[in-house]
This record gives sequence, structure tokens and C-alpha cells, in this order.
Amino acid sequence: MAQSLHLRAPPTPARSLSKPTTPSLLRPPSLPFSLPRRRPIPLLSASTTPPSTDIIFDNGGVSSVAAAAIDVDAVTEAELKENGFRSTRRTKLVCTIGPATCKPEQLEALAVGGMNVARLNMCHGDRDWHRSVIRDVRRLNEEKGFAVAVMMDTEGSEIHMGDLGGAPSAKAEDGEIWTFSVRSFNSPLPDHTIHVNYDGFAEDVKVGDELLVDGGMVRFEVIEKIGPDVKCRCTDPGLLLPRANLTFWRDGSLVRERNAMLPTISSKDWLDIDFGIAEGVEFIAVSFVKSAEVINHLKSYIAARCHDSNISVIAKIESIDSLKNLEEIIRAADGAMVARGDLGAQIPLEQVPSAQQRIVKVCRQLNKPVIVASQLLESMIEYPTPTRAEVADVSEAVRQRADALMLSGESAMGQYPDKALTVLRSVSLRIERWWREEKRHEAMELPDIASSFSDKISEEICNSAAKMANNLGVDALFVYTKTGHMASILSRCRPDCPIFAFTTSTSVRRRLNLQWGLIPFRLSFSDDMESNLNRTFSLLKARGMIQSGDLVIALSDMLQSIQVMNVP
Ligand SMILES: Nc1ncnc2c1ncn2[C@@H]1O[C@H](COP(=O)(O)OP(=O)(O)O)[C@@H](O)[C@H]1O
Ligand SMILES: C=C(OP(=O)(O)O)C(=O)O
Ligand SMILES: [K+]
Ligand SMILES: [Mg+2]
Repeated sequence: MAQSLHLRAPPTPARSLSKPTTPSLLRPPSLPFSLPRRRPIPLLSASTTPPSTDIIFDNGGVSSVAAAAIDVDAVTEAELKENGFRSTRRTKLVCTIGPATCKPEQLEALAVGGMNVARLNMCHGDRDWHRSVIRDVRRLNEEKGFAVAVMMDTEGSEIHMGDLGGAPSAKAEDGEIWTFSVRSFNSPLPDHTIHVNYDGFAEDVKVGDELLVDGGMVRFEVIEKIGPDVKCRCTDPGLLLPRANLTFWRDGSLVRERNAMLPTISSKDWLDIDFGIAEGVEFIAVSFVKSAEVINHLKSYIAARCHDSNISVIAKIESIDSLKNLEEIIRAADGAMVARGDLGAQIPLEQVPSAQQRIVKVCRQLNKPVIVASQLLESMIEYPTPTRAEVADVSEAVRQRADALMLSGESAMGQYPDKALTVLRSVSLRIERWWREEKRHEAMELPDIASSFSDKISEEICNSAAKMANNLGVDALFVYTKTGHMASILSRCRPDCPIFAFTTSTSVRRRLNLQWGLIPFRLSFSDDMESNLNRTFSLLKARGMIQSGDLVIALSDMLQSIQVMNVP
């Protein structure tokens, strides 16, 4: 070791530090403009050894196994050899799995292409389908050494249409009269009839209300109520897709009194959550969160059922209430999603960008991973290249240094899932590099978040380490972390160099895969940092991932230590 500096934090006294601690949004009579959320797309049907127990890594979809018998992950190795540490992608990628990507070979193509998290939207597909996707992802991880995490996204109890009696879509023409009904029908549905999932629908709407499908994709006016049936005239024609979201508006405002009474987690969602717990998913994303209460409830439910409580709860910010209670929701949750699809149906579209910026910032300050979701590359559902505007949108999310970007329809049912993922990957890499080269990072003020003196020490170590890493231009930060906490506070600092996070548990490793800049490895390690480092260096050197002379800062959360050294 050419150089070594070792600071050891003092033993930690049991002392507590106090933690530090918005406005409602109105909307105009009708959206000033509306963009379709959905498009008429026909549904589509993309040499390893078992991982050693020694060290397993993942570099965002580029992963493999390293040990005595090292099986080289060609993609990461090539990336590191070609461009050095700094070329690794920091922004994580989430792909919604659907008919276009559910086969094992298609899942593998996504993992190779950079998918860090596979998302299952419980609005679609049945139990057997979800189970088989989860198991295929697990098998892929085991066989190929990936660390792809699984995120289950609840359906929620917002109002939506039924499934169109099996038809892939239906066209609503200008002036046509359609019946929205809470009655159940046999398929095929009667002509011009839509089933609505919410029993109180006919009671709640009033003649004259405006009914928006998917935030304005198609619009109707309520003209008559007959028992359970609501007759509506189409005022903005368009394509109706199965299970599309419905909102209704009165005198220019979203009618949400009744919605507010529906439980955020429906009885169907609880069954899905039980299923997710049984399958050991890493993340549960909760749709239409209104307050911190539901997040706290779900977290205690999970804690009572999984002993090591390894499921992270992600709050989806997609309603007016979630914006109102943003800080408390994010404090309660383990992460958040800027769910711009529904958010854009609840607030005027031109307010979505500032809401996104605010959510990303609050998450960063509170050290919670944040995903920017929906329509990032919407046109790629149909076309092999994105629009310039979409590339600019992706760039903006990367520039805001969100932890992750998400594909929805692009990967679930689009024609070019792999190409869409490639666009996210290459735009992320380019914008991250631009940001580093230009040093565009405004120094974001990061408030103290530690809840104990021991946490406070870890936080100070991470803040200093990140600063030192930037000032010294080190090649990588190494963090040895059992719970992942120290890796996550290091990620919050968004340092210039990548963070190699070593953890003993497979599930922590997979959860860390959602966080900005972390390259999570599983490694069995001890309290002896000298031997941990020597072992890590020789394993990584054998893989060609690091070289003698590389400058590294190593942190450990057991020892609360920080060391600066050259790889011997
Ligand atoms: N498991 C699935 N089975 C079939 N189609 C799916 C599935 N998941 C997603 N999709 C399709 O991809 C589209 C986009 O996904 P997503 O944005 O998650 O859903 P939604 O549009 O319902 O909010 C869905 O509208 C649906 O057509
Ligand atoms: C991600 C979102 O949620 P879902 O796809 O479940 O509607 C969204 O609304 O943007
Ligand atoms: K959902
Ligand atoms: Mg949504």
C-alpha cells in the first residue's frame, strides 16, 4: 500500500441527535393541453458458472462472478478496461416487465442491457404470470451473477375502467354516447359500454361533469344517470385502452372527495403484498399514496412478517395529496417514484416538471432513492428511435441526479424494449460525463439526517470521503457495509467516482442496486479491514477491474473508518 491514512471514529456513545423537519395545487378548468399516455400498440410477445460465495458484483446489468475460479463478466470488464472506473453508469434503470419482455431470454437481454430493477405492475397480468417472471429473474441472478431486484407496484384503488371484455382497445368518436357502468357484464361487452371498477361511481358523478380517460387521452361529458349506468357524450375522441384510469372534474376541479375515502391499499393490494412478501421482492411501490400513515402501516405489516425486514417501501407520488404531504411521506418511505403518468392527470401538465424537481430534491435531502417514471421514451413504444424532446427529458432527470429512470410501456409492451433501454443507458452515461467534465453540480445543501450519534459519525465520514474523493480525484470509493446504510449516504453525496459497495447479504446487494452510483457486490468480510482490503484488491485485480496504483478511499461501517490508499 503506497499510502495509508486511517482515521478511526471513537466508540459510539448512546446519544441521540435531533432530526430536522406545502402547498396545494389548483388546476384550471381543463388541461391547457393533453398528451396521450397510451398509444394503440398491438401487444408483442429480446458462459457462466454458478456464483462463488466469495465475491459477486453487479455493474448495472453487467455482472458476474469473481473468485478463485473467476468467471469474467466481459461487459463490465471491457467497460472498466476501456474507460476506467469513471465510465461506469451512475443512474439506475428500472424496466416494467410485460408481454414484450417476460420470456427468460428477453429478461436476460434487459439485464445485460443495464436493467437494475424489474418492475411488475399489479394492474396487469395474473398471479401465475407474476410468479413466473419473479422466478425467472431470480434464476437469472443465480445463474449469471446479476443483482436485478424486483419491484412490485400495487394497483391501488383509484377509479379505472375494466378490461374491455378482452378487446385490445376501443375507439371513441366525437359526439358518440357511451355508457359507463358499475354493473358487471359478460364478454363481449355491449356496444359502447365501459365497466367501471368503483361501485360508488354512478352515485358520485353529476350530470355536466367532465370524465377524463388517462388524464385527457379521451374526454366525455356526463349527460344522464340511469341507476348504475352513466351516459356520457364523447367530447375529445381517442382510443380507450383496457384498465385506463378515470378522473372526473366539476367546475374545473378534480373531484376527489370520494377518492380520498378509498383505501390507498385495497383488499386486492393486500393479497398482492402477501404474495410479494412470500416471493421475497425487494421493493413494494405503493400507488396513490396520500399520507405517511399508509406507508407506516405497510412497513409495520412487512416488519411483522419478514424477520429481517428486507422489503423497501417506495411511495409513488402521483396525486395532489401526495404533493401536499410530500415531506412526511418521503420521510416515512424508503424511497419514492415520480409517477408522472397519473400525476399529469391530477395536476396541470405544465406543473409536472417543477413537481418532479421538488420530489427529486426532497428525496436527495432525506436520503431516499427516487425514480423518475413514465413517458421518458413513450414514442419508442412504436418507433426505434426517441424524439429529441424525449432525449432532453431523460437528460434533465439525469442532470437532476435522480437515482433511477423507469421504462413503462416502452419495455412492457413496446416494439423496441432493448433499444429503449440502450437509449436510457447511453444518454445517462453521456450526461453524467458532461456533468463531471463541466463540474455543473451545484453544491446541494445536504441537511443532517442522522438519528443517532453513531449515524452522525457515519454521515460525517461519508460527507468527508465524498469531498476528499472529488478533491483528490480518486478512482473509486470502497464501502464495506452490512446494512447498506453507509453506501446509501455515500451515494447521497453524488461523488465524481463510482462507489463499490461490499455487503454480506444478497438482498441488501439487490436493494442497493436502485441507488445512484453504487456498484453493489456481495462479499463475506470480517472486522479486519486490512485483510478485507487485501482480499478485495486481489479478487478485483484478478478480474482486471482495478490495477496497481489506482487510488481508492475505503470506508467501513462496522469500524466507522476511512482509509486512503493506492492499490498495491
Ligand atoms: N403484466 C402486464 N401484462 C400485460 N400488459 C402489461 C403488463 N404490464 C404492463 N403492461 C402494458 O404496458 C402498459 C404500460 O405499463 P404501465 O405504465 O406500468 O401501466 P399503466 O399504463 O396501466 O399505468 C400498460 O398500459 C399495459 O398495456
Ligand atoms: C408509474 C405510474 O403508475 P402506473 O403505471 O401504475 O399508473 C404513473 O402513474 O406514472
Ligand atoms: K400500479
Ligand atoms: Mg400511476
